[in-house]
Amino acid sequence: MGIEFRGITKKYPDGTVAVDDLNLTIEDGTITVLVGPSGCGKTTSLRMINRMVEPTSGSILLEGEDIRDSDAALLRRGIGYVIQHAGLFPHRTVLSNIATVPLLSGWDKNKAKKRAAELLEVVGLPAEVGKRYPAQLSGGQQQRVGVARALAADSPVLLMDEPFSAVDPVVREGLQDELLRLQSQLGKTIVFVTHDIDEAVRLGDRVAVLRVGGKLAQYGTPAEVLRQPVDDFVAGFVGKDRGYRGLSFLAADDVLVEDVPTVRVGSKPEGSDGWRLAVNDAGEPRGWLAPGSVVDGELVEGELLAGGSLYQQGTPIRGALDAALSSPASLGVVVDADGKAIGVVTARQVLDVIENHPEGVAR
Ligand SMILES: Nc1ncnc2c1ncn2[C@@H]1O[C@H](COP(=O)(O)OP(=O)(O)OP(=O)(O)O)[C@@H](O)[C@H]1O
Repeated sequence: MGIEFRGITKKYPDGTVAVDDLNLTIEDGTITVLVGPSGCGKTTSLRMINRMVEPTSGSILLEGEDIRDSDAALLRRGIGYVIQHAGLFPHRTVLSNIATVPLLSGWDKNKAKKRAAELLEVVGLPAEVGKRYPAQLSGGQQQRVGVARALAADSPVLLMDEPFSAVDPVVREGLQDELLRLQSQLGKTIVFVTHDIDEAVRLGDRVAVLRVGGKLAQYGTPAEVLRQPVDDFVAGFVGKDRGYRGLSFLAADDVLVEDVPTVRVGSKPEGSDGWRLAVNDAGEPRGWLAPGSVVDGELVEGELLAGGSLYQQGTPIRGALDAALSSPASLGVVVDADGKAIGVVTARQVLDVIENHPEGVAR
């Protein structure tokens, strides 16, 4: 049943129509991303789910029940909510921040603190962080605390409004991975707002693209939105490299992995007129030895050409193509889950698989 928007319109008192006749069904146990340019009504739509904003017309059903039939304060407390900059209380410790909702709901202090400590672990933070104040944490850690606090509501529904936008791209990617890992364990119904299409396609089971004026432009899986944008607005929004992004949804299982000559770092390699992949004792790739290069004595890493990106078997084909394109040898190194080199792929072989794929990738 999930969350259902039925003919939802929100007109603010100054006449701004933030959301215009939105019809949308958000399925239970999925991550649904609302994405679109600034001012298209994403936050307003999200906040109508926990009644921080009341619609002008239409209704929202939560598990089949009209949310207007429930007490607004209770509803809000029962739905996890994460915002940009985490919105933590600065004068309360991390544990006390996480315990906010359980305490409001009448849990005794010890039980609430114990739950908070468990949640700290769930979001991957060490126990000692619990005693600190928000200002003593990095931006990424604060966001994790924000997620823990939202999980403390122990609700099946989690609303997330640009939760990772204020952190740098590397930390953001880590937080996204963490959210996907958590979701695979928790199976919450997550509504996630972002203006970043990459974040949307990475996290979303479904993506709702909104246009300014609060109109739903397209609703579908990330692959559908990338491969078949319904109009110029969506095509423009998902970007000119949408074909390349579409490769994130295709498995590389059919790409031919070929053997490659290897040399071991620390050994004394013979001359060769072909490319050779240098590996360490664990079999992990360390770089390349160019054709014809002569090694005087034992091979040391400093003599190697830096390798390209590595492609881990079983991950999407985008990584296989990137490995081939970024390799000085034009050979993408394929590794197993332990990081051990198992062979190489060429861009040509990857493209053959893409071209022969029945659905096409970017069409
Ligand atoms: N309280 C308010 N009163 C009047 N207009 C508002 C109010 N809140 C939002 N708006 C307007 O409603 C429209 C949608 O705003 P909303 O914040 O929902 O969009 P958004 O897609 O989340 O934007 P952003 O990505 O910039 O946060 C905007 O034009 C905004 O200026």
